[in-house]
Formats: sequence, structure tokens, C-alpha cells
Amino acid sequence: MIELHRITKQFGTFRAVNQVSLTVSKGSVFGLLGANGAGKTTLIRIMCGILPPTSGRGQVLGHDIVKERAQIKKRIGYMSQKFSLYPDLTVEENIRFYAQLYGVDQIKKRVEELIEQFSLQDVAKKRMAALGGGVRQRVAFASAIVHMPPLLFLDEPTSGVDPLTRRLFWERLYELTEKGMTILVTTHYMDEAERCDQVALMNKGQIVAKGKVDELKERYAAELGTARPTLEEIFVHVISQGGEDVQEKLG
Ligand SMILES: Nc1ncnc2c1ncn2[C@@H]1O[C@H](COP(=O)(O)OP(=O)(O)OP(=O)(O)O)[C@@H](O)[C@H]1O
Repeated sequence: MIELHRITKQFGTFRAVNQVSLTVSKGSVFGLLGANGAGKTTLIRIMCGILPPTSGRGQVLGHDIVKERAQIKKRIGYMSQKFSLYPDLTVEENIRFYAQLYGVDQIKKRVEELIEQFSLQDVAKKRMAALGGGVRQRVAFASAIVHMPPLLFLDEPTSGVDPLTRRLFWERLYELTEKGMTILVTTHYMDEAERCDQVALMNKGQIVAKGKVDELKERYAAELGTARPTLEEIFVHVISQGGEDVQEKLG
């Protein structure tokens, strides 16, 4: 689904993404973790075909991330941190807008389905401008999957939402992977990281740890002197060891 090889993105003299290699397989939830400014959004924008990398190569859904960016953009779903919703349109109209944009069949049925799946029935006829952040995130999520893309990128979808909505998001995520969708999600919440099949931790543009959650726990158990370390403990440990050395050690 995603294969990246030594991707670097330079903004002037600043290296936001530094030699990142990554593989994401079909049907999994892949968590991209890291502090603010670690380079997660930049990397997502490269995978979505929005930004070309400065160097490195890769494929997303079989398309080259440099030469076939337009094809990638058409086929994926992307809920960015600044996902555009129209304040003067209602919830329903916003979702319908995206359905039309992506040429979805049976638009009425699909919009109704999403309104129900994201518990938006009570606010469906209300204008976006009158609604709070939790509803906004739900509408953005629903709009990003309106065309059932095979690959979905979610950039901090649960930031600032209440615990109930976070749970609803994760229920939807698992349902979507059961239908074969592959999902790459960024999050600051460590309990959410634990729910992913695989994770990669970014620090200062580099991936400093990656793998299946259970494998990472096994790998670091001895080093941390505890039978089953949390991802948070692992990440604090890895980051405190410093970037490049760790990258070498992890291959
Ligand atoms: N267009 C740009 N021009 C210059 N610098 C940029 C640009 N886009 C991002 N950066 C810088 O690259 C670094 C990584 O930013 P990025 O948004 O990818 O991080 P992030 O891990 O997604 O953080 P956050 O969680 O805050 O979104 C930051 O220092 C940011 O200021």
C-alpha cells in the first residue's frame, strides 16, 4: 500500500523529513507518532501526493510519489488538521458536497449512511458555523471517507474531541479496516497508539522506532527492565538515546 525509501524533505536549509523509509501493508491501522514539529504532517503530505519529496523514492497504491501524484490524490482519503468544511452549509450539505466532488454513486443513500455512522442525525440540518469542534471532526472524518478510498490518511483526527467521540472514531476505524481499508493515523494520545497494528515514532524528521506494537514491547522489555513496557516508556527511552544512533541501531 505504502513503500517509502529514504524520503527527505527540505524547506530551505531546514530538513523537516530526514531519510524516512516505511512500509504499510493492506488492511492495517498504522500509527505515526511524534511531538509537534516532528515532521508527521510533512510526511503525510508527501504520501498523499500533495508535496514532492526533495529526495528519496516511493509508491503509494502502486503509484510513484513523484511522477504520479495526481493519481494518488484521486484515490486516497485525507483528513488534514485543517480539513475544509463550509461554515454556511449544513452538516448534510457539507458531506454531500464531498460526495459530489468524488463522483460517488447513490449520493443520498451514502450521505444518510454516514450521518448515521457518525451519530450526526441531530445536527444534520444545522449550519457548520453553529456547531462545536467535536461535530466538526466527525463531519470531516465522514467527508474524508465518502468515496470509500482504499487508503485513508488521518492527521490528528481526535485532537480536542471528547472521549465518547474518540471511541466512536476508533469503532469506525476498525470497521473500515475490516472492509479492507488501510489507515494511517497520527495521534498524540498514547492509548490510541496502543490500538494501532503498527507504529512509527518520528523525532526531528527521522523515524527512531517502528514495528508492530507487541514486537516493540518485546524488543525493549529487557532494556527497560520491565516485562511489558508501555509505548510511552519505549518512546521516552528511544528519544532520550538520540536520533541518528537509534536509527542505525534499528536498521
Ligand atoms: N512549508 C514549510 N516551510 C517551512 N517549514 C515548514 C513547512 N512545513 C512544515 N515546516 C516545518 O517542518 C517541521 C515539521 O512540521 P510538521 O507539520 O510536518 O510536523 P508535525 O509532526 O506534523 O507537527 P504537528 O503535530 O504540530 O502537526 C516544523 O518545524 C515546521 O515548522
